[in-house]
Amino acid sequence: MTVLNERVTTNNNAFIQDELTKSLITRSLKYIKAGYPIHFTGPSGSGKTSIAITLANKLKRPVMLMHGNHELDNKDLIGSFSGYTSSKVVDQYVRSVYKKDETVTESWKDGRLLEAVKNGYTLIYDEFSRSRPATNNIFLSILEEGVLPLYGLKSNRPYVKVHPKFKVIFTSNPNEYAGVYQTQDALLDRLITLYVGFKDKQEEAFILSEKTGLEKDEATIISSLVQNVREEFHERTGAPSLRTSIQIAKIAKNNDIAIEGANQNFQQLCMDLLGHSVVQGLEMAHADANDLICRLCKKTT
Ligand SMILES: Nc1ncnc2c1ncn2[C@@H]1O[C@H](COP(=O)(O)OP(=O)(O)OP(=O)(O)O)[C@@H](O)[C@H]1O
Repeated sequence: MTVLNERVTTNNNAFIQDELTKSLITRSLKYIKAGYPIHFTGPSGSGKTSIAITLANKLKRPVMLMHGNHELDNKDLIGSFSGYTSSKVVDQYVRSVYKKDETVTESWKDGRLLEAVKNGYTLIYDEFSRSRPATNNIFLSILEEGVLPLYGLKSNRPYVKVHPKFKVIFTSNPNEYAGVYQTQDALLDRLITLYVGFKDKQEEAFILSEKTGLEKDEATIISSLVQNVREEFHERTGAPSLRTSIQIAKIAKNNDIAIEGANQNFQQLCMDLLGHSVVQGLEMAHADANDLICRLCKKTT
């Protein structure tokens, strides 16, 4: 049986570490300290970002969070000119002599990546495969040559050297998820990729009860139900995540909904929260999805 025995706090959100998560974080810490970037991949809501934040905090350096999206470009990463600043000095110390000195300079704003690279921050690049592969190419020079090329910066220096304390943690959903670009092999080859899957029933129940204050047996009803729904998905994507389990637990708790498979209010809550992913993922009509959820609720006691 899995022993769950450590709990830390991240931004007021309890992050509960079961044995598997603890071991994953310990191993990742070794790899990242040895100089290798870490990449957590797995289904949506499996806890990749939470693990990345916990790992980053362990490095005890300022942490910068950046989210991948298809519009991200070099201007966001490296920086860009954001306008002009001008200064004017008018000297009329002697009445008959008038001197005017005016300087106009372009102002430059560092991008997030440049800031992290220069100052040795820990960068979490969340869902990086939602950015275009061409944008992510810049990481090849950072990870291989230890330099960040300064495209577009009107400076004599064509690059900045990567600070020795700079570390990067990537997270991504697998390729079959919508809105995700296939990552170039050259980049994947430079990362240590670790899989983060869904928790088992007991681990998930433990997280639910720690996070929401539900009794253990109530939390187990929710985690078993969500687990049963997940099993219906087999290899398909879009199965309900820990995030959904937490939503069900919080709403039931806040509204005093009895967590019992036979309770109609609980069944309705589960239909509302799980219905959409069942309709989408299993390509079912709404009524059939609701029937399935209701049946699984009754089965879960
Ligand atoms: N070990 C844990 N203990 C407590 N809460 C957790 C844990 N892991 C994940 N969570 C919670 O589950 C939810 C989903 O986690 P998270 O955002 O880290 O997943 P993700 O895999 O990064 O999701 P996505 O792919 O959608 O970005 C969050 O509300 C998070 O606080």
